[in-house]
Amino acid sequence: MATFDEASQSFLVWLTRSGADINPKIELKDLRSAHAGRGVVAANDVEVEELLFRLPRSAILSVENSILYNEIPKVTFEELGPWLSLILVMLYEYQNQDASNWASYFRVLPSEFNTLMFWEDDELAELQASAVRGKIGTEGADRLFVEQLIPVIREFAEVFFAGDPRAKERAEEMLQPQNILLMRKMGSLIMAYAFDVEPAVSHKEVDEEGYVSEDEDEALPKGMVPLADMLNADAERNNARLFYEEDCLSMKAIKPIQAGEEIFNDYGPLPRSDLLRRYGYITDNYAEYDVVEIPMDLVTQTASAAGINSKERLDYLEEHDILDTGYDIYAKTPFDLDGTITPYLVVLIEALLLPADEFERLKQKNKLPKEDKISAAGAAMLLQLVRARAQQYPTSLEEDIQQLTAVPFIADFTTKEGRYAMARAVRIGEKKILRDVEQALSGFATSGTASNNMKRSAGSPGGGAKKKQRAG
Ligand SMILES: C[S@@+](CC[C@H](N)C(=O)[O-])C[C@H]1O[C@@H](n2cnc3c(N)ncnc32)[C@H](O)[C@@H]1O
Repeated sequence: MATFDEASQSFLVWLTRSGADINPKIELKDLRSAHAGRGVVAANDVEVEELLFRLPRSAILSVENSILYNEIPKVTFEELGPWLSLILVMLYEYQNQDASNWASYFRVLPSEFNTLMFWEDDELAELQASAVRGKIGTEGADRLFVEQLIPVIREFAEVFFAGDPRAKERAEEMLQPQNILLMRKMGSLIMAYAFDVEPAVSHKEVDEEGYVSEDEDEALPKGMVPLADMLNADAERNNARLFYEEDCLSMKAIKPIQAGEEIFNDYGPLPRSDLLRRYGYITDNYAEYDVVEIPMDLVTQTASAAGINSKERLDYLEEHDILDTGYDIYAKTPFDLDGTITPYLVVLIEALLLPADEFERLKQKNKLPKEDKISAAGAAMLLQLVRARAQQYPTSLEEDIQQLTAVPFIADFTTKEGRYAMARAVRIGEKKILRDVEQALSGFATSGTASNNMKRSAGSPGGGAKKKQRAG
């Protein structure tokens, strides 16, 4: 078996042979001693906008680039959807071993993951009441594998396992636990490594005046982009970006990079809970994006405990697309309420609290309460909610912080202690937001109104997206 460095070298040789142009100023490095797997490092100073590498589009491991795409009906891929289709072609290419164009690439991709899907129950329990525990999605993914993916492999067994007289049996064997695990791993690779690949020719429509319509909801196909995905990420130290051109993809420096510095991508404004779920590591640089979720159930429980009959109001809010399973409150340093509370939560609370005649009046006009002002009663209810939410975590913020001084953060993400430490950092981040909101609201709840001037475009009832946009 090839060593770690040999696998890196053969990967680079394969990539160059596939038409990639790699700047000799960069190196693919073994960063395992820093618990960061492989990473890309500058061997010499790099100038801003300098090309780091350029890849032909044909090197991307995507649905369309796989041989399988031409071997089975296109409608099968359409029915599977982009995520399962990419898993299907990755399984196909992976089981083809050396016959696959991407064999050298698979050898540098990990087979073990530290993402939440692979944590033990006791490790997940350390996340306590974090909403991220409800977003791991292992059972849902397994169901899709069994109900949608494996039937396709069965139907096209002779293509999928071409040349193997055991093709049909092998398709049946896909139901075995080790193969379901393989599918989870392919899904996890996509989650942590894949890029949203902009098409060679833009599908964006240009209107009569020449303006391009920006359809934010247009989902781009995902593809595994060799080498681009060997960059680690850091919210603060991001110094490179991938540019999509017609025939190729170019990674360029967006800042001057000195010899010896690591080259970092950016995964977007992810809270540490999501960074852990998707990428299996955290750093303090993502703490500014932390969120705590107020579950919808908690809002309805609190309302009914206060004698508020919410059914009619909730139906009305549902019609206006205000209801969600939970509502984020965002971190801010130094903390103040402006812009930290999802406007939908403000609208929900205020609608629940309105006197009957005012609610009727609003309903007649087909309107909603204002999202940018929290009334004294609203602040009191929000205060009750954040206190009740904090109670859902079995330990207090103070206890967690005390523990932190006794057992410092362990940077080896892969050990149990490391996972415990990351989980603790995530829950501390969430509890800090709850404490900050509680402190900010305590005054307002008795003294008047608080403003919540979140920008309309980011997460307001009139402004499109429900929540602050997060990558992935
Ligand atoms: C897109 S890959 C980057 C390449 C990866 N290091 C490798 O060896 O394959 C993303 C994974 O790299 C690791 N990673 C990314 N950024 C990191 C960082 N700043 N510190 C530690 N690990 C990081 C995480 O395991 C993450 O799931």
